[in-house]
Amino acid sequence: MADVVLKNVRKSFGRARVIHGVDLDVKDGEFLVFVGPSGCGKSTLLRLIAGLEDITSGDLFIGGQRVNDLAPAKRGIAMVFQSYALYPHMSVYDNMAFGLELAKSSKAQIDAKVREAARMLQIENLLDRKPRQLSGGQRQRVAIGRAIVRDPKVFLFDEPLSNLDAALRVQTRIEIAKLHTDTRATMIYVTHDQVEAMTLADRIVVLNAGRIEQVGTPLELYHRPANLFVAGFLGSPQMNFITCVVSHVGSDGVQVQLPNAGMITVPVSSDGVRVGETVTLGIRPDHVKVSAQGTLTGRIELVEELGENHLLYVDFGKDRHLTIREPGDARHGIGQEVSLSLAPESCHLFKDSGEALPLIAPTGTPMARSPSPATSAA
Ligand SMILES: Nc1ncnc2c1ncn2[C@@H]1O[C@H](COP(=O)(O)OP(=O)(O)OP(=O)(O)O)[C@@H](O)[C@H]1O
Repeated sequence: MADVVLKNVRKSFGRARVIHGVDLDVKDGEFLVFVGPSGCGKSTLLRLIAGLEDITSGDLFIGGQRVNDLAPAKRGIAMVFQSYALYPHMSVYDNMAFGLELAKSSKAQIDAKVREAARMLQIENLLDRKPRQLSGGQRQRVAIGRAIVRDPKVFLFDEPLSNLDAALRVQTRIEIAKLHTDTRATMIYVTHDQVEAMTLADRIVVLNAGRIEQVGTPLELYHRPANLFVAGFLGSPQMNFITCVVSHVGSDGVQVQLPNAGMITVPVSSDGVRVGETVTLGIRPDHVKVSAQGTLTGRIELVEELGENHLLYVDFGKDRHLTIREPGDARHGIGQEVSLSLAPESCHLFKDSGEALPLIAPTGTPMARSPSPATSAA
């Protein structure tokens, strides 16, 4: 087990700069997940840690040792890929044993480790099969088993569930969570899938164009996004954004004038905010309610019935839209005029720069939206 520390890590491919000075402190035993839009550098960062790409500048430490110049095999890491990367001509047993044979472990040691990993992953009955005789989920378990037998200090996962169907994804996700609980190994995991990120991570790192936007626990990022990017990236359906103008600032928060509608006072710090300034109000679809006396009126354009809940798409004039999530037993139809209330304590305000205004804690002191800079502990 080991911590992983990145200090001002940069990566360029030729003249293209891809990672722009990342500082990150992954704690021993932590499950850290990288998320971000396609091309933001998630896999590159993982491959830099694995040693599959050279670091252009900066320092990488694993378990306190600077490993910039250490070969991948010597870093004490094991990587699990989306494509499984199994040897097709070898049995499951041999695939799992291969790394240990290269490391010249004894036959007895190899056998014990392979059987223990197979037991953990419930693939003991598949040890004699070839990869082509396995389902996708079984192949991925073999790939994970191959990583386990090496007893790595750090597991690296690059979208390991992407090739699996929905049911298998859930099942394998649960197995990875169990593996983390059982081994308490440090794990760094790249995914596109928000549910995987939210359910597996101790902390999530949101990346954008080769930079860290925010690091925090899943709930911290969801409830207290540091900026517009993180607010818009996490959560499905996406957070609603409404451009509005500051009409008053006070100790109880910042009052804004909603377009074509009433005022709302959001309990955030008014430091550095001026009356007349344009800001963006953000509110998640779960926090907008159809009510008799709302702040905003609009017309339902579309209803999507999802069973347990449904989504209303509301037009509130000049091509402005809000998404609302309602319980599945609520009855609203297309074309209906509705009045909407926005819970002020669930609203976020973002300055022109995109930065979130800090919430005011009940005592009246501002609470940072971003709980931790990239390098601090959660
Ligand atoms: N070997 C390479 N040579 C040149 N550019 C590369 C190379 N590998 C990655 N890149 C570029 O680096 C950037 C980051 O790529 P990376 O694969 O890390 O992104 P990602 O966030 O993992 O994307 P995705 O979610 O689509 O897998 C992209 O612009 C990509 O084109």
